Amino acid sequence: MVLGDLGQRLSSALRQLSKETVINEKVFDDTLGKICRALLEADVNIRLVKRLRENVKQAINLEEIAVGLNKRQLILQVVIKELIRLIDFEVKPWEPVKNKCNIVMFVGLQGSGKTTTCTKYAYYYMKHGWKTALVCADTFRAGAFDQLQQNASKVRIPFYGSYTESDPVVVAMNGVEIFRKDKFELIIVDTSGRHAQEESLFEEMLEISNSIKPDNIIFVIDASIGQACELHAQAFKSKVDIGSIIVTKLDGHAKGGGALSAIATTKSPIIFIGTGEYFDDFEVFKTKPFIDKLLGIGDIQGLYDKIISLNSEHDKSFIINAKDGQFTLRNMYEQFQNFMKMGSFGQVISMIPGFGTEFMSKNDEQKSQARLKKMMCIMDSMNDIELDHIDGAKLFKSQPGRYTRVANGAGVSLCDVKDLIVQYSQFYKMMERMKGLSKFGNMQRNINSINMQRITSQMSELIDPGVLSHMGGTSGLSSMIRQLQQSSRTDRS
Ligand SMILES: Nc1nc2c(ncn2[C@@H]2O[C@H](COP(=O)(O)OP(=O)(O)OP(=O)(O)O)[C@@H](O)[C@H]2O)c(=O)[nH]1
Repeated sequence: MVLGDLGQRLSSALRQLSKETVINEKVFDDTLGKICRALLEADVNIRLVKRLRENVKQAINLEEIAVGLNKRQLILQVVIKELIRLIDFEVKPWEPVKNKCNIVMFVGLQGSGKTTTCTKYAYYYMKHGWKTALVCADTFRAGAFDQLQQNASKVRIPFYGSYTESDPVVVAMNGVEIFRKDKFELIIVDTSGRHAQEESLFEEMLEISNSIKPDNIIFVIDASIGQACELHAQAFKSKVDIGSIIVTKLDGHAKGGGALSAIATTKSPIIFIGTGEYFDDFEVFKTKPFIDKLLGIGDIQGLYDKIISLNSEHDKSFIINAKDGQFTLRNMYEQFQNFMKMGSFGQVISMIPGFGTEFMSKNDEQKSQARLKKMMCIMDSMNDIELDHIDGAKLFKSQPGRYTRVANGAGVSLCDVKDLIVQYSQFYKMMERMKGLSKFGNMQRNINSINMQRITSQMSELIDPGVLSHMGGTSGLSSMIRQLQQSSRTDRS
């Protein structure tokens, strides 16, 4: 992930602090020095780094800290607060108003990911029940029309653009007019990519803005852009009224500090982040969880939300079974499908406390994905009797010929099928232990608790063994399970 290297260095500086026996001025300065160097080397503007350093120094006076207060904890809190201040300006982001016509204009540098992001944004709102439409006012780049049109048709969102009209102002106005008449609630206007030096294109951007009078202008920033981005951001900000920011390509491996500096220049809130090329690779941005994730502190609430959002009706019926201690191979298959929907393993793992964004390398990620797919492929070769048996492992053990048949069908070795059945047995035992849990306390809470334990312990089984051992094995994950349960309880109380 972009900023992954920075995250690792920041968290290693803070980890080092927790190993020191005495926290004195020298240790404090060393830690702060490491943090500042990491930020500078990630391309964060020197002015911002200097300000962060001064603020941290000012907020912490080691000699005045009362006895009994945890100095390490205090330093960590202040550093987190200052990192948050780099990108959070306590400005409430603009939000569209339901049952009204909201016009949103996208601007940004060439290739920053505007067209893709317009579609992701439209798709996000469409999925949340909004009547959305897309307008292509990029008449500059050959292919922009086709790209947005194709994107729009993939996600089934109405689209307006023109092959013949070369004036983007006219296209934007026509598109907005048509969709306004049709009572669309969110009209999204994509514009050409432009650079600070292109004065005429900047004038054109202003003209579009003046003619369609958008309710919000979103500036799209490519996270992998270097220091120069700050200048461009300033140019955009001085020309049009940027209301919010979307940072794209946060799934890449660039330094990312340039984008942080550009965000600081605009002083506009980040509303979403792009984490891949697919339309679903789009997340609502929340500063604190983002910084926590960067520092390897995790994002338990984010993980919890992700898990809960996957609770389809199907899944709920599984929970009811699980509550009674039933867990079939088909249940396991469906849970693997759910796990795949959660996004990349790396992204999920970075939400776990103690595991930074760079924890899982691309290689490890591929190995874990391959392992999961292989297990699903084995289960694809099972018949309904095997998949739906209330104790699939018992069935296989009593009829060993089934192992060979499934192995042949899936094109894997006998050992692979046996391994899968062993894993299934482990989940099965876990479910049995949960039998009767609903007798205690709040039913809903217990269901969530089961759900949490199920998915988190499955993670320990699904991740490549090499990666799992980095994580301190299954026991390393157990503290995460506890935190997830705590989070679930706090959330419900
Ligand atoms: N990995 C990754 N790629 C992205 C993301 N967002 C966009 N892209 C890719 O970035 C490239 C450029 O995206 P576009 O949407 O065409 O960019 P644009 O800003 O509209 O381009 P111009 O119109 O030339 O300014 C495409 O290959 C996209 O698939 C993201 O979040 N992650």
